[in-house]
Parts: sequence; structure tokens; C-alpha cells
Amino acid sequence: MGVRPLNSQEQNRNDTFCAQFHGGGRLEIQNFNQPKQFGYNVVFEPEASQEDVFDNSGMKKLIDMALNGYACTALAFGQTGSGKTHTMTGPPQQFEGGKHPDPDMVGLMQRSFTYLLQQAESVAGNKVIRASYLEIYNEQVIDLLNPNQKRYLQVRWSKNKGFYVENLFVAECESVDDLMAVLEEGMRNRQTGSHGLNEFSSRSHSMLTLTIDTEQQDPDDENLYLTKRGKLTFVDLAGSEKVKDSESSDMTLKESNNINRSLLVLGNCISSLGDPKKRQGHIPYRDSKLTKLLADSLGGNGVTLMIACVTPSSHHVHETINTLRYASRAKKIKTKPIVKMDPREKLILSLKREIKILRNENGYLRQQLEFPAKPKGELQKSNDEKFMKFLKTQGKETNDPKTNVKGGTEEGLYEMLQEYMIENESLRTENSEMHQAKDKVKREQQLMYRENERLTKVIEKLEREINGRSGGGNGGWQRQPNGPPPQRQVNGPPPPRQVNGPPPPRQSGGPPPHQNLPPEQYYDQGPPPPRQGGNKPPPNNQWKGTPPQRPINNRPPPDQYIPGPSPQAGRGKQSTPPGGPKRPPHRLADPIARTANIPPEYIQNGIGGYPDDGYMSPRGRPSPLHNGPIRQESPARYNDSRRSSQVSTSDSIRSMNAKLKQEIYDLEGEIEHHHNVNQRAKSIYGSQASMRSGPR
Ligand SMILES: Nc1ncnc2c1ncn2[C@@H]1O[C@H](COP(=O)(O)OP(=O)(O)OP(=O)(O)O)[C@@H](O)[C@H]1O
Repeated sequence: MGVRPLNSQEQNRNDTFCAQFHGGGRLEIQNFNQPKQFGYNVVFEPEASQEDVFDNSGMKKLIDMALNGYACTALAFGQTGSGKTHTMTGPPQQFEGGKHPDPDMVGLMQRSFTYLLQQAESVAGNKVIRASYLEIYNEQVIDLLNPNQKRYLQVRWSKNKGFYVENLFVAECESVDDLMAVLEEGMRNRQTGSHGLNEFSSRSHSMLTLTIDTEQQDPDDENLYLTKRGKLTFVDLAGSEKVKDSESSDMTLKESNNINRSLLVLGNCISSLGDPKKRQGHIPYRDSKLTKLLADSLGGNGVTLMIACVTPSSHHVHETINTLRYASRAKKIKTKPIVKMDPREKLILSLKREIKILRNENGYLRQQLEFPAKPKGELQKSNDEKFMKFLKTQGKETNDPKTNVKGGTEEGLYEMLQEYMIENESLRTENSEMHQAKDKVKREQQLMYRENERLTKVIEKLEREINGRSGGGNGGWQRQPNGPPPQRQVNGPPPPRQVNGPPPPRQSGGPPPHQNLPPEQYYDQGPPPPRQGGNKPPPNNQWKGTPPQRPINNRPPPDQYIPGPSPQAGRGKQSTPPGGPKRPPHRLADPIARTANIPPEYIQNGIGGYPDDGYMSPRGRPSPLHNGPIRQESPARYNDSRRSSQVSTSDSIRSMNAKLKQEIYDLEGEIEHHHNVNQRAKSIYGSQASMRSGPR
């Protein structure tokens, strides 16, 4: 809010000074002894200098925002002769006849030019400032930088730009002098007139617009430069006037009517925008060219500084109160400022951001699945190169407006956008595959955990069995509370024991060893293989000499199994392999290997967990001691999983699983040994008894 001093006319008329200043933006107007209070952000008293106005109006902040890509507007409004032009440009007389303006009197616009150029220098990257200057006179748009053009300019609307003036001359400005020249040229061409209230009255609304393109480095990508298009518009409205007071002639009467009509529309827009209920409804921007061109500044995504100018004269108190009410309504308007960018660059940026997020996600998933980091793909490389090329072309286009490279750029841009979208899509697909694979691995881990728990129980049961047989004394062994039996050699023979010693006391009435164990707990299908000799003692006449005994120490450990079918009846189609029947592999020996899903070349190469040393388990599957592949399903993973780490959670669970199986295997051997000793002892005992009870 700016209150100018009383002018000579007002002083001569002995008008009273009707404004009182209470500080903190509070202003009181004496309306025929009825005080009216108003509050604003800042109130400039008549003594305030032009510098004070520039420093304290928030103009500097507005310029900084424009440099950062926001659309900003400084707009002066108020009654005719209230000091709008004085505030915006300094005294209007200074532009008369090429006079050199007094530096202390220059207004907000000239000061802003200087500040803008200073600030622009401190911003890194390329900057381009362009200026246009127009006026709306009698509801017609005139280019103030190209006044010879006889035609009035059209106000158009586009989805991207909003309302804009077609064919407006735009001057590129590199220095403060260039900007000053634009201002002076426009001010010279502006429609002014003289009337009863102002000798140099503006008869039109003027708009000087600076577009500020700043090319700045993307904080997320040092190779990426983004162009932000900030806008700074200075609006000096024509003043509202009472035709009676301004003593308008025919010509100025028409001007006054147009001015007042457009200001009325502006007032309607401001009151609708300032009312939260009406704001959601229709705002009558289209009712005047002024409001069309101010639509974005008022209610869109811009930031607007409104400077209401009033005279303190009691003679004009009514207009002053109107202006102050107008300003109070305008103060309530809330806009949503956003950074303006080239829509194509914006799209590229959003795609690039999405790609970055997807790449990060991809990297994270790869880490989780222990795949090696993906090298920069061809598509990705070419996209990045194309984008850099595009930016360079854009730069050339900017520097040389005559060069018509737009067609080529458009084509390249379209192609690049398409490729970005393809890359995006492929990353999305790959990521979703990896998510699925991750879920699968998790499920498999859970299965393994469960199986290990079960195997541990089997082992405990077998241990109990052995301890029961060996009387729980020194002959038996105890599992350490945590972990596998310490003394046992996994691939070696069982601990030494007296093979030919007395049979261990058998639990009376207990079943033979294997009858204690539910075979389905640890065998793949069907019952365990028939033991040589069976569980029952053979008839005496069939057993000659040493009873058949399984050579415990010669029994092949599980990792020496050779490929071959199960010796069980009905299961193996081949004959029993040399070296005696082999135990069938445990049904959980390799619960998750799915050879059917593995591509042949993957197996042939011996990559990805299948050993290529020729070792196979009894049924042609990898040994439980080897890590089997678990992630063959996703084709994207064939190549990547080749160097996958051996220390994954899955692998450690799997190796635990293998150890447990080995233990079970050994324990079974031990039980079998006990069983044989038992049988032998019984047969000896039986033959002695028969000798004792024989015919005397
Ligand atoms: N703060 C001020 N200090 C000194 N003189 C001022 C001040 N404000 C305005 N004036 C003077 O008052 C006169 C009218 O001001 P100005 O032309 O800026 O009014 P305006 O609001 O632009 O009027 P119009 O709407 O008719 O164009 C000018 O001579 C100007 O120098």
C-alpha cells in the first residue's frame, strides 16, 4: 500500500490529509469523521523513497522466484493520479524528450532490472532474458515495441501456455541498458492523456513481461541441465476515474468507460478469487483482455505483488476507500505457485526421474537376490547420449534463433521419449520379475527351515534309539546341546565300537531298530529298502558261519553315490549296482531343484549351482552336499546368477540341510550295525541253548 503526498492541486484546494498510519501495516482513513481501519503487509507513507519501496515491498523476493522458474507479477492499481506510474517507473515526465532520469526517482521496474541482472550473474548456467511490452487500450492489445504494426494483436489460449498474445515482439536483453531501452521505448509509445486529475495520465493498462530462462544443473544428475522459464511481469493499470472529476472529453470518455469496465471485471475476478466459496466456481477471466492476460498471475500458479496506490486527499476519500477494499480482497487470494518448465523437458525429466527410481529399485532387488550389478545397458546408454545431444541442440536453438532446427529436434525428441518409455517399461517388467523371484526364494527358504526342523527331530529320535541300544553308557554318544555330534567324521567311519563284543542290551519287547522309525519321515517314497537278512533272526539252518553283516566301514558315504536307480523293488528299472544296494535318496535331498525348468545349456555349462565335476546323487540329481540351483525360473536371471554369492541365506540353510541328512545317514548305519550285532548275538545264544537242551 502506497500513500502519496498531497499534490499541488489538492493542497490548493485545502483538502485535508485523511490517512493515519499506526505502524505494522495498519492504516486508518478518516471518512467524514468515521475512521476506517485497514491492514496490509506493508504501508508506505508519503515520505517513503523509491528505494524504500523497492527494498520493502517484497520485490526482491519476487525476482529471486522468477529466476527460479516461477511466474511473478508486480501490479499497481488505484485511482487515476494516485501514483501507480510513479511507483512502477518513477515520475512519468522523465521519459519526455530523452531526459536523463534522476537515479533517486527511478521506480520499481528500473531497480528490478538492475537487481535481476545482478542476481542472474550469480546463478550458474546459461540465462536468457527476453522482454515484451504491450498495452491494452480500449480493449485492444497493442505491441509497445512494434507500434508501427497497424493490426491489433489477438489474445489466444493454449493448453500449455494459457492465455497469450499472438505475434508479440520479443526482444532479447543481455544488459540493464537493453532492458531500460525496452522500457523507454514502450513508455514513449504508450497512450497517455491529460485530464483534470492527472497531466500525464495513462489511458491504457500496460504490461512489461520478462521471461527468464535459466539452464540449471539437475541436482540428481550432473549431466542433466534443465531449463526453467521464470516470468516477471510489471503491470501498470490505468486508473479508475470519476468522469465528473476528470472532466473527460469525448475521446477520454470512451477511454474512461473502457478502463472502468475492465477494472470492474478485474474487481469481480479478485472478489471471486478472494472468496473461498466462489473460488471453486466460475471466475470471469474471459470478460476482459486484461483479466485474460492476468489470469495466471491472479489465480493460477503465479505469485503476485499488488501495490495499491491512494491519495490521502479528503476530496477523494471515497475512491481511496474503494481501492483499499479492493486491496483487502486481493490480499485474501491464495495462489499455488509452481516452477514453469518446458512441457517436453518436464516430461523427459519425469521419465528420467521414474527411470532413476526404477534403476534404484532394480539395483536393490539385485542386491537382495545377490545378482551382480547390471552393466549400463545399450538402451540406457543411447538414451542418455540422445538426451545430452538434445540438450545441446536446444542450446544451439536458443543461441541462434535464425537456425531452424526445430523440426529435427522434434523428431529426435519424439524418438527419445519413446525410448525412455521402452526403457521404463523393461525396467518395470524386470523389477516385477525380480520381486517374484525374491518371493519365491523366501518361500523356498521357509520350506528348507521346516524340513531342517523335521530332520533334527529325526536325528534326535535316532540318537535316542542308539543310546537305548548301547545302554546309554560309554558305547552310546550324546549330541551336544547345540550343533551336530562333534566327534563324528562326516565321510569317515563311525566311532570305534566292539563289533564282536556282547550284544547291547535290547529294550525288552522293543521292536527291531527300524520299526521304531516311521519310514515315511525320511524316505522319499515307500518303505526303506529291505535290509539284508531282514529284521528277524534267520533260521539257524540257513545261517552258516558269520551272519551276513553290512560292511559299515565300506558303506559308501552319500557323497560317493554313483548314479543309479533305487534298489527297491518296483522303483528301479536297472539292476542293482555293484557294491550292494544303495539307500534311496531322501525325498528332501534336493527339494527345490526343478530340472525341468532349467535350460539345457545352463546345466551343460555346469553353471549356477549344478556341479560340473560329474558328481550326481543316486537318482541323477546333485548331492545334498552341493548347492543346487533355486532360481532358474526367470530368464532374466540365467546370466546374472552365474556369479551369485555362495553365502546366501538359502545356501547356508541348504548346507545345514545336507549336514542333517548326512547325520541321519550315519545314524542309520549305526543302528544297522547294532541290529546286526544283536542278530548275531541272538543266533549264537540260540545255538548254545539248543546244544544245552539237546539229547543227553
Ligand atoms: N509518492 C509520490 N511522491 C511524489 N510524487 C508522486 C508520488 N506518487 C505520485 N506522484 C506524482 O503524482 C502525479 C500522478 O502520478 P501518476 O501519474 O504516477 O499517477 P497514476 O496513478 O499513474 O495516474 P493514471 O492512472 O492517471 O496514470 C505524478 O506527477 C507523480 O509524479
